[in-house]
Amino acid sequence: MKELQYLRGFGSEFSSEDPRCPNALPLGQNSPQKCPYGLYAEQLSGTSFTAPRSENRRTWLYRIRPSVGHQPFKKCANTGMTHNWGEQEPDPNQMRWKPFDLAASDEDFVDGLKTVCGAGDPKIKLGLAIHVYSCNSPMKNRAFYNADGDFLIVPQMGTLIIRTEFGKMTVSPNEICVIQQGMRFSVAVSEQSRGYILEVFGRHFHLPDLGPIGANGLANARDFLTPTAWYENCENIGFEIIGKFQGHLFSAEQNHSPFDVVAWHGNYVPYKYDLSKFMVINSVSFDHCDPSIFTVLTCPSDKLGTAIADFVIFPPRWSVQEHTFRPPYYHRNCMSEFMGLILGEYEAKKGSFQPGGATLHSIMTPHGPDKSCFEYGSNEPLVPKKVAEGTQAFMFESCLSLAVTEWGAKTCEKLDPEYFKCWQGLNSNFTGPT
Ligand SMILES: O=C(O)Cc1cc(O)ccc1O
Ligand SMILES: [Fe+2]
Repeated sequence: MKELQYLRGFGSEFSSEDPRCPNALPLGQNSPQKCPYGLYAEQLSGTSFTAPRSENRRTWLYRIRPSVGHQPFKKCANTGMTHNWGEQEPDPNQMRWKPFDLAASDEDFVDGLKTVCGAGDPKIKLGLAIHVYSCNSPMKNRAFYNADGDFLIVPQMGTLIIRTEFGKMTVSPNEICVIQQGMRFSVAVSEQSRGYILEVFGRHFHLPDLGPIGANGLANARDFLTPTAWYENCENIGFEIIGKFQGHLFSAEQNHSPFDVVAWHGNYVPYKYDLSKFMVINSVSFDHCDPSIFTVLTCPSDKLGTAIADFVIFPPRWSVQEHTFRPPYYHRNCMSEFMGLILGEYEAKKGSFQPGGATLHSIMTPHGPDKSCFEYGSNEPLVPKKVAEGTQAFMFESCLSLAVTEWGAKTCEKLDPEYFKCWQGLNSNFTGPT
């Protein structure tokens, strides 16, 4: 495939034209009486019209046919995606999943979506869902959109080749992408592919504030890449639009490709980010910093400093702290911590937590280094050391209390009943009076 072109920036006002149609973007206004090349103008609003300017997101699409030219939506079978959080009894235990299965038969990205856990309700625009996907074949004349919220997609295996209304992007393991509410997309794969999805129902993802860090650092805005306009003009082909609406899937037929946007401008766009570009900040004196220093993107709640969901990574970095237990500390948190592993191993649980698997440490459920990590971290020579080389673990952290679905607890058959054992044998080392 020809090298794809991208636009750089985060939350910027972009504009893009397919080079086959120069000057397709109307100048000086959004809705001319007649658009260049006979295109239709269509606005995609990602925030309310009246959202403050700093939050306001919308894009104008100039397309061959308006999106509304489709047959009625009909409910179709859910793939294993659900927002029914009452399927299982609540369970506060630490949970660890072995790597989720790869697609066995011909499955595309939509067929292979399964919900592991979540909370809240897209009907009231509050909450999140964590899904996994596995697929081995491309979506054929099928496009998907999510009316409920935004997808942050974390591939763990296999490159996703994604067509969107805005253009094309490829997303490989150690890259992530965000496809926001309403944006139509289609995923092609040419190999076994697996990954994780964080769906948020409320607001969009932001870059975290940097406070005293200053104007630069963590994920820099210029490293986010947005596709450039690309269209196909396919008529009479039979195209299926699958919409996720209030947690259910609906299907509508239309006789043309939805990827017919010739030009667009705006600040409501899909984007991707290469996790190796993350500029890591950490302690250079002593103690283990809270993992919020590794926040790539945050979806804020209305409570200051408290996220509906943070996307946090544990990237390769130098560890230099003196007189310090360097691995993660033992912890009970008022937030939920769902972790996944893209590459290699995670320092607090070497060996037992595998790429393509996951852990969930629920609100106030104790967790932390396993016994061997504790022994190692308590005795290792505290020389400057590269840690987490060739690895990439991540965390979806949320202020919501997450419920595990029936698929996550039972059907997937990956929940590991032995997990608690990794903390047994953390015996008393107490040297004080008995
Ligand atoms: O391993 C975890 O559970 C995540 C985590 C990492 C860290 O560096 C500090 C606290 C924490 O909960
Ligand atoms: Fe924690």
